[in-house]
Amino acid sequence: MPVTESPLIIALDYPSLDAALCMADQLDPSRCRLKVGKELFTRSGPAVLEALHGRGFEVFLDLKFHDIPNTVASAVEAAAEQGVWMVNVHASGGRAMMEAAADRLAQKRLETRLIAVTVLTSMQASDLAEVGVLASLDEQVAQLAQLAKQSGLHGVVCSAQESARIASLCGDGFLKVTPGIRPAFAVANDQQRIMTPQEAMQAGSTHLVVGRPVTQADNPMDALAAIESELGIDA
Ligand SMILES: O=c1ccn([C@@H]2O[C@H](COP(=O)(O)O)[C@@H](O)[C@H]2O)c(=O)[nH]1
Repeated sequence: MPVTESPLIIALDYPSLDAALCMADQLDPSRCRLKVGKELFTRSGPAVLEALHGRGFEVFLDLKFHDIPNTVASAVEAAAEQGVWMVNVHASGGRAMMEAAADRLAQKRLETRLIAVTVLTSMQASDLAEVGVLASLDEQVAQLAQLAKQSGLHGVVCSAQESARIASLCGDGFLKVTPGIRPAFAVANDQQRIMTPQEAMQAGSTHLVVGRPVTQADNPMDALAAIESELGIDA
């Protein structure tokens, strides 16, 4: 049985373990999952995973691995052995890299969900062109999502603006984990491809990643409750 049915994943983008736990202690594992990213993990290491698991949370370890196949497979295995619920790689690392990671989890009978980042939600079409990608942004996301599915992954990180297309190409059961979620009360910050929580769910997102609209709100618990209310979730 999952710890929570909520689609919400709160991004704990904090510079210290203490600051992250201060937020986690206001949250409830029956209401959301938590995401640990590069800043927090680089500062606090596996101790943060232990601390969050000890509090009953399911954790998405968002380190976006991108390296040669053996290195990525070993990193994904290491994450899964620490009990994380979800881990990710960059789909642009290619088929061999994604297959190696998926195969390693299967060989070791590790049940961690493995997903791939398509195109970062902070990017727009002009950013893609600048790094030499000639396809349109929508086509690039679709191409990488299909490659991730063919490589045996459970889903992708994409913008909610692409969730409906990915659902039609890869199926409803293929996970669409979408950052760039901005309730009406929040500012966009560095995100380019954004949607409100309700729009994102209607578009077919399976999970919504929310960071600053909650963690930097004057009252984070009120902000979380407002998002739950928008989604019709009883707190
Ligand atoms: O394409 C991506 C992939 C990952 N992220 C991460 O999600 C959160 C979003 O935080 P906000 O404060 O709600 O913008 C953050 O940890 C990113 O590293 C993403 O935004 N886009």
